[in-house]
Amino acid sequence: MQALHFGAGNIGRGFIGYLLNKTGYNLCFVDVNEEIIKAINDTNSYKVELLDSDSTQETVSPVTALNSIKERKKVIQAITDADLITASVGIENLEKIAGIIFEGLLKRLEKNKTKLDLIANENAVRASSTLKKEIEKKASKKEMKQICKYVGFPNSAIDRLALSRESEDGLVALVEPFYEWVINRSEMINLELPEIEGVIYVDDLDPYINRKFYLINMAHAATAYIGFAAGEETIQSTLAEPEMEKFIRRVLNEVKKYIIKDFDFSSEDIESYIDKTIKRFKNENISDNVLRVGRAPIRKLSYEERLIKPLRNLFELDLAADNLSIVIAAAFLFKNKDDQEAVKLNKYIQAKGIEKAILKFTGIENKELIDKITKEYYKLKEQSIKSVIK
Ligand SMILES: NC(=O)c1ccc[n+]([C@@H]2O[C@H](COP(=O)([O-])OP(=O)(O)OC[C@H]3O[C@@H](n4cnc5c(N)ncnc54)[C@H](O)[C@@H]3O)[C@@H](O)[C@H]2O)c1
Ligand SMILES: O=P(O)(O)OC[C@@H](O)[C@@H](O)[C@H](O)[C@H](O)CO
Repeated sequence: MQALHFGAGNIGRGFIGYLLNKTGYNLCFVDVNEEIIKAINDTNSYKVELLDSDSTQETVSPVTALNSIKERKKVIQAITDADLITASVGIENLEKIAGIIFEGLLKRLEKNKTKLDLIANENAVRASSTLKKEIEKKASKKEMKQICKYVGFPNSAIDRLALSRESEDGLVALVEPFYEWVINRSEMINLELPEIEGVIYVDDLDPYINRKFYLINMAHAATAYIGFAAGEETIQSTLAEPEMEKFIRRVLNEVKKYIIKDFDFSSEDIESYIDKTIKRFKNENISDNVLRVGRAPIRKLSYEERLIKPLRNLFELDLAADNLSIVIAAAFLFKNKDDQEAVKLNKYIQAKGIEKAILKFTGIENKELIDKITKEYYKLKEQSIKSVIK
């Protein structure tokens, strides 16, 4: 069995590639980072280290890697031969891989009319559907009809803290012991392959992806932005401060209300999910920088994303979101000169002011909500974070 995975980054190597290899796939990565590609091809393997007290290491082998720019023809050939295609390149990069995948699928349909699933594993709701839409933009109606006959785009939810570390053995993928990869079986087109080891197959993905994205990723971003405002370097050092942990729990307790209402979870289930989440974030074997977790603030502040959708939903339900509003204000104060989105956001605020920035980047038009975030933004600028969150 051949699997082709786009994105040999932290999640690609530490989570998706790791489980595909365990399931027995011959795995080929596609990336644009020549350093990672070379490191994989030099040994046809890579290392994964568990973020537990023993730092258990495993070698994933055999694996190969292709460069989608320099080895376009080989990637297209690999698409024609693959039994399964997965991706984790970042939601913003799906449009960039859609062209080569489209070309590969057309070639495949000329001679290989076997069914194929294509799963985009990103932090987003319905990422595989997004990839499908990107492919659709490039295809004629006839081509897309043909693609849909043979290619499925099942959506998924992925959860595992994954980082990397340089070592004398090359780039080691660092992963926490916990993981959850949920795939919507009802959207799959090829049910003949063996189940992927460790994957939970469901017929309704909505509860899983909403709980993961709007609780875990929301709280993670909240910790990063509040931690950054407090001058903390990592998620772990932020949550080591009892006031910070209490605040993040208050934010989670606001957001959980609509998750329980919309997705029929019991409040006990969600409470233990929250406890487990905070415990995972505080894992003392991890040092996760607030700059990584807060990365791409423009994406994270957009209309359907982890911070803004919960705020809109709570507002519609007439439920309090005072703590979440502080988090959103803090996101507008996030700075990192190496993060293009943080730089762009800051430049915009300087040129046009915070109110226009809220309108532009969050898509929120409600004056009451804009005023609330604006008020918290000025408070954060004038007072210490600890006095704002107390
Ligand atoms: N790291 C985590 O803890 C974690 C956990 C769950 C979900 N995710 C999600 O998984 C996805 C990947 O995250 P990550 O942390 O692995 O990021 P990463 O930056 O470590 O990896 C992304 C990889 O994709 C590659 N890439 C980018 N554009 C590409 C293109 N056009 N063609 C081929 N390859 C391309 C990059 O070179 C990089 O190697 C994101 O959507 C992220 O939100 C991450
Ligand atoms: O990858 P992002 O930028 O969407 O979000 C940053 C982190 O919250 C994220 O990578 C988590 O580590 C991950 O989603 C945990 O499963």
